Amino acid sequence: MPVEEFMAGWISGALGLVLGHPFDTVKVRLQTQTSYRGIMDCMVKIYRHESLLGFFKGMSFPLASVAVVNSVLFGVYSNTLLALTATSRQERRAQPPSYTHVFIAGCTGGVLQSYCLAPFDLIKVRLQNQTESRVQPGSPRPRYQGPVHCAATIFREEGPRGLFRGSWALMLRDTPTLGIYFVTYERLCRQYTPDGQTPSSATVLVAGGFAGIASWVTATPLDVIKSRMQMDGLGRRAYQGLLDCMVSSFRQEGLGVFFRGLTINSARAFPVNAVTFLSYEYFLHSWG
Ligand SMILES: C[N+](C)(C)CCCC[C@H](N)C(=O)O
Repeated sequence: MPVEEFMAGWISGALGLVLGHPFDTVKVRLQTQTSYRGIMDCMVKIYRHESLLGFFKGMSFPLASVAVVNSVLFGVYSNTLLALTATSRQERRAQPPSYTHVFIAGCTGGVLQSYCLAPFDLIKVRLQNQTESRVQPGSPRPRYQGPVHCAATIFREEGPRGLFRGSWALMLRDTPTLGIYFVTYERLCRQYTPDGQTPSSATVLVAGGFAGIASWVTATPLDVIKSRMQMDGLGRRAYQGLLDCMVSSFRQEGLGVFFRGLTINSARAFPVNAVTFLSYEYFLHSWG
């Protein structure tokens, strides 16, 4: 089984993650808290109250986990394509796989990565939603002191299954949308690259960026539900399950609720995925 894809997925995922984390924090806050009026208001409040550090809450853990998660995604994707089309990565430029195969391989990568991602994503969301200031002395201590403490607390208070809270929503969010992700990337690359040639860096950047946007736009409705389910373990339970969360969010806040965080998700998606794909292709290319 070719392993370069796993390695390249790992490094490229980490680079994309750091770049996108501040956007991600604003997004999670907008989706789960009602005290912000919009993107700018949220950014200003985070900065004033929690300093620049506020934007990077909950990042160390995803940084460690993106290694696993992104390498599972890209590694499984590429190896599924290999199984479906019997062409190695090097042969794929001359004999491009069909979009159906690309979609199936993307979905397969999506299912497996969402299982690895679930506990890490939960911890990230819980930490990002702590609004206590770390820099002001005398301010109340947050519930979770850090990722490890957060994991241990969830385990103690909500049981081992608590660590997988929201994982159904996460899987439903990621499976089709990662199919869309790779199909968009492949389509755009092929459209702007002469047959049989390798896409230029500019093409990879643009195709990666739009792949990220296409994937996030379609993922946002379930992203909102996922974040809410993940926060639901704290205190009194508000939702009976995924469907109940959808219905009651819709009843209380209208259709717009499913698009919360759409702008910020798209703004984050372009640079993150442009860098992810560029570095992924770069590493694979330089390793031969
Ligand atoms: C499927 N979904 C849209 C959720 C993610 C797709 C892009 C994944 C990338 N690591 C990123 O963080 O943007």
